[in-house]
Amino acid sequence: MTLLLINIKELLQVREPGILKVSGEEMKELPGIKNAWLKIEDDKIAGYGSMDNLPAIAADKTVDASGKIVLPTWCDSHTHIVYAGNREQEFADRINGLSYEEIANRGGGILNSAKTLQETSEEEIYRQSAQRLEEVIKLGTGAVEIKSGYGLTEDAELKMLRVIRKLKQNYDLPVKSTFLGAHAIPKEYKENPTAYMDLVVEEILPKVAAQKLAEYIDIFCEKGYFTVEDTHRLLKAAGEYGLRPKIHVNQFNAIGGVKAGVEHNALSVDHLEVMNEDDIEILKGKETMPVALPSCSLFLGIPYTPARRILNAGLPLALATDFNPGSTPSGNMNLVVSLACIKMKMTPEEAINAATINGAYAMDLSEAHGSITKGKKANFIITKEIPSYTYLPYAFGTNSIDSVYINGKSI
Ligand SMILES: N=CN[C@@H](CCC(=O)O)C(=O)O
Ligand SMILES: [Zn+2]
Repeated sequence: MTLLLINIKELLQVREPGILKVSGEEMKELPGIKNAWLKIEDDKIAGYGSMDNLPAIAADKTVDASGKIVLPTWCDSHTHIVYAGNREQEFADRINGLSYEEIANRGGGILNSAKTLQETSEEEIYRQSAQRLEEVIKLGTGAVEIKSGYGLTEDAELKMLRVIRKLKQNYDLPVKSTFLGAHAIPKEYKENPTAYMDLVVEEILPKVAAQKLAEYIDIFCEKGYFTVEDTHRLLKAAGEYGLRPKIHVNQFNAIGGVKAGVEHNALSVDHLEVMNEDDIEILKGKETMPVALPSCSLFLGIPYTPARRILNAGLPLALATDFNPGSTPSGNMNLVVSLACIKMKMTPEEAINAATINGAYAMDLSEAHGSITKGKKANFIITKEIPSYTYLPYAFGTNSIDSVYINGKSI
């Protein structure tokens, strides 16, 4: 099946093979072709160029994209899409003055979602999660990472990971799975958190690995959750099973999580709302991708990741949603890109790079995703008729998407 797009107002993020991420100054560049054509063969990008040099192509279907921009689908490298129920009551409690920490200390927060998930059947969790996944695909997401972490018992963590596996099997986009058993300390372990770490490291992790239920390991390295020592212990054990770290660090406090992640060759360190100079220094020249989650900052009213300090230091940066029931009940990458520009002072070029090629890197997918490159998967967005790509973040909250293609098929 050959699909041909013609008269594309601008084909964005066109890159040579072999570019797996962009950093610092490079992020200011967003290469593209104005008045372009794009050829798709089955599920792959087969060619592109200027309409001035359109070769004779025998296409099965031709789409006229006059006035529209075509860009790779968003790569959302940090989500908790698999959960049960919601936490609207905590939202109202926060409006009435309670903080996220106060709610968590009263047994709300992650523990609240864990209780609901433990009491919900695997089928029902799948149903609710699949609905969310379909919603974000329509919003332009073409690759996604999903974490466990609302189970917090062996049974419930494995149940969550099986739901992620079923989503992988039933949907066409790449889905990466992360084991986040160390997301919060359950009530019954409050006086003995080490015993919970023993359970995660010695009991649950070996089963996750044996059943091949996860590619990555995560931990919430934060005051009141898990320590830097817990982080080293878990990442070392998970590394022995081949699980690479993608970890929650520096959301509320800088306690050394970035350094711990880098020491274990983390694929990404995520959140980073609170960054000291050492955290930035330690990331220089490393393979670890810093990931910012601006929708979480918006929803909780916490600081935004200091993107300018990170980029001005020559580092790369990826953007993701953090879609979860507590801190970010939104999986909209378009909003993330807008917030990155409006609140983090990233340029539209930097934000689009961060949400495509760098997001793909943060899931180990940038060989086949994240840019318009010959041989890569044909996962792309066709916008509505818009004046320029800057309009995407500028018109925040507006749905500028006309259609989304995954593996060459319109969804
Ligand atoms: N910070 C840790 N985990 C999630 C929030 C989880 C929740 O509140 O349910 C996050 O990334 O924001
Ligand atoms: Zn998260």
